[in-house]
Amino acid sequence: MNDMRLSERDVDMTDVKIAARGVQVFYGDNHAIKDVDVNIVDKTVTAFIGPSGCGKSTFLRCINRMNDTIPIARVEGEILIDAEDIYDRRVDPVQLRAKVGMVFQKPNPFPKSIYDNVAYGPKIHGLAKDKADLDAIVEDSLRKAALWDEVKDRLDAAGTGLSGGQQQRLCIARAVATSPEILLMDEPCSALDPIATDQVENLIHDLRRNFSVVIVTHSMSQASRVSQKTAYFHLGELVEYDDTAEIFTNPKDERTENYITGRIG
Ligand SMILES: Nc1ncnc2c1ncn2[C@@H]1O[C@H](COP(=O)(O)OP(=O)(O)OP(=O)(O)O)[C@@H](O)[C@H]1O
Repeated sequence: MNDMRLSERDVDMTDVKIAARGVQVFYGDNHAIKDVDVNIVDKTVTAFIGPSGCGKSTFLRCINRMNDTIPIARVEGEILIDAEDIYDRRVDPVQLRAKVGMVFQKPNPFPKSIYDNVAYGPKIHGLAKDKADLDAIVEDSLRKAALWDEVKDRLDAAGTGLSGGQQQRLCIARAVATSPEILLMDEPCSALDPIATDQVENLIHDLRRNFSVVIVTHSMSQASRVSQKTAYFHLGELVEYDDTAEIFTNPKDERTENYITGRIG
């Protein structure tokens, strides 16, 4: 049992959105995530940091069962969202991914119009009563992604014709259009310039009002700017999880300290 194991007594479970219990991930013989326990708090931005290959993305993908799409990946343990096990056989991963949206490192709009990129999820999940309702969802999602003013006059234009930063905000609009409760972001700014990065960071700050956000980042300055909680991963273990300010000013584990001071990475 690792020393990060949390007892439910340690945390007010009413604030916990995602609870991981003894999570292990294997890719064939590679034991990529080792016995991770964590309680991720609702309406909070949580950053996952750690050296390359330590398992940040793998653990992030456990939260919406994206690892199911990798044939050699095997997940053990429990992930509870609102106290329900998302790996239960009765859970439909497609429905789960509407509730747990994901934004990837590289903006990946569909080869469709701006409007259709955002309308796609609500359409397949039957979330709009009629066209007016769908229009309202598209507008609201583009506003939440701080993109509406830039695209409202060209909703029929191709999503792939937008700039990189706009494409990433379009992907965020697409992710929020199904009214998810959790947004997973895997290095969402790594392909963006500083201005677009700043826009997406401001957006993450706003999104927190409505969603729990979990972000993987290689940038410690980004983690300290956008997150309230930080988890430090090392060789597949969750070494330390605490308030972001605490992790960056007063880390408890030598491995965390070595990483944040640049001695490993
Ligand atoms: N699709 C996959 N198939 C096989 N092994 C994988 C796959 N994805 C990740 N791994 C392995 O799992 C381990 C953790 O990788 P992961 O990508 O989760 O780390 P990471 O911390 O997100 O890395 P980075 O910061 O470089 O993106 C590594 O040993 C990696 O090689």
